[in-house]
Amino acid sequence: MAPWGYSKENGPATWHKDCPIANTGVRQSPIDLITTGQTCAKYDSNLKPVIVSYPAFSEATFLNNGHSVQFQPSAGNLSELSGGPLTKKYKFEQFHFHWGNNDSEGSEHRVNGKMYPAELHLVHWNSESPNFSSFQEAVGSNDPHALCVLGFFLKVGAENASLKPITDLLSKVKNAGSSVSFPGKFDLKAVLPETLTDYYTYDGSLTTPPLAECVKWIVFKEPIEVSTAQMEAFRAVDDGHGKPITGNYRPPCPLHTRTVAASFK
Ligand SMILES: NS(=O)(=O)c1cccc(F)c1F
Ligand SMILES: [Zn+2]
Repeated sequence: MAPWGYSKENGPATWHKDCPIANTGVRQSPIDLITTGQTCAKYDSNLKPVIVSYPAFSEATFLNNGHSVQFQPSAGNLSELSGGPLTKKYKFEQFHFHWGNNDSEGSEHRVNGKMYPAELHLVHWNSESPNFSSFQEAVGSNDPHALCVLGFFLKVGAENASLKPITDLLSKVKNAGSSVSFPGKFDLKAVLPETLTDYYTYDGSLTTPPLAECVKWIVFKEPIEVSTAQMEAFRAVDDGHGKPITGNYRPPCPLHTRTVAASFK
């Protein structure tokens, strides 16, 4: 089977062939975050602000893996996540993006059916579990909260100076399979909104194969602004088949019996 991707031949509708959980899973991601009506997100006053400790990364690889671009710090990185709905401390693993070929599509999660032009995913794994001691083991662990992914919507507006070091590097990883070592330090904290108080949270999965159902999702209400030029830079990245990646987002999955909690009214 050709490796998975987002084209007609190898896209989300075909993933069930290698990953049956795509169709049989009951906690698949992404989902449409509905804010009113029957199955809407329910305010939970116990939900605390998310706490991130992201010292600037000094050593990292920036990679085009053919289905996204990914920023991966070296193993020594000490970045951590806690708070919010979490009861444990999580270690930062990588961040990557999902985007579309125009501003009306691209995010994986939706809000009342609305898509944003892109979505940033910060991937972490539970570093306090007795059952695994690495990201790869966490993904394969069947632990319902082995991973925690922070999702931030991107919307088009002013240029994002904090993300400029990343968007300026996209042309250097235009070809699928290419990677560069990230020059200098990168301050991820500066990319995020000041306060990490308003978010949706639910139990879900990886949104790409193997689609493991091991993710505590935290999707923030407040989008991050990027410029049109920065969005265009994502759309020029190639997928390894001589075409730009122009829609590496999975459509929303059924909620089944899940509920979505909101940390805000
Ligand atoms: N799109 S995603 O955040 O669900 C994701 C993708 C690949 C590996 C992961 F660990 C992961 F979390
Ligand atoms: Zn993702």
